[in-house]
Amino acid sequence: MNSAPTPASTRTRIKICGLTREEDVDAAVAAGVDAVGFVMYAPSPRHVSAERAAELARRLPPFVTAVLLFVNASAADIAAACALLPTALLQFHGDETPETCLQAGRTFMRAARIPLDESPADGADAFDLVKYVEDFKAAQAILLDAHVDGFGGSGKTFNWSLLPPSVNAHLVLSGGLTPANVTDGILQVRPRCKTLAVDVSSGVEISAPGGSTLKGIKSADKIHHFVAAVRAADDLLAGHHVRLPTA
Ligand SMILES: O=C(O)c1ccccc1NCC(=O)[C@H](O)[C@H](O)COP(=O)(O)O
Repeated sequence: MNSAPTPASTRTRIKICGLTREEDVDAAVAAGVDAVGFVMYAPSPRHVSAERAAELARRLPPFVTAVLLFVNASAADIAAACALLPTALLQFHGDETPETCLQAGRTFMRAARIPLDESPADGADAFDLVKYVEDFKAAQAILLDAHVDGFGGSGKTFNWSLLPPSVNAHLVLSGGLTPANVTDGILQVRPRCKTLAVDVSSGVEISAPGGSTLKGIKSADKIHHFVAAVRAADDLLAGHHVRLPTA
């Protein structure tokens, strides 16, 4: 048993992404997450229209943030979605430049897609996160995701140990997180940044044959276990003895 609850100041904030159903929004809210993400990228199997995102976002209580996720969207599409969700946080997950992100005129997160390879086979320079953070200094946070085909939502992790020892930014750890690995991810990455949040999509979806998941269909049970694993990391970082939750 923990000796005391984790002080809110050290609580790792949680975003669940790729929501498409009312029951999953309700389950995320009930589990105590801080943000829910709606994928505005049409090729994604988790895509919802801006109108649908607005409809789902109306279920959110105060202080739970809606996030609109874009991949190389037009300024017109971004503006139309922002008109329907005027308080949403924007997440740019494609090849957007700092200027493009700023043109939206809204608070935004910028995804950094971290190569999976420990040493890129083609001799390309390793990803320079410190420079990326500087380039996107106007971003509220940098979301660290695995660099895969299709931009994101892959369920793949990158090598957390290869991150720089100190990053002067609010980070969001993402990419292949699950109830089984998120505690370790927080313990490894939290000491390297100003604050850390976590983001998950595949890892809380209903399992499908062949090790895949039902894209956009979340498991309330997995959401609950994910949140419990995040809290376990918070308690460990706060120096409390915890019994790690079983996955
Ligand atoms: O979720 C998608 O389908 C998606 C498609 C294209 C670009 C980004 C996408 N998701 C971005 C997210 O923020 C995901 O939560 C993140 O990539 C982590 O996904 P997962 O590895 O499945 O947890």
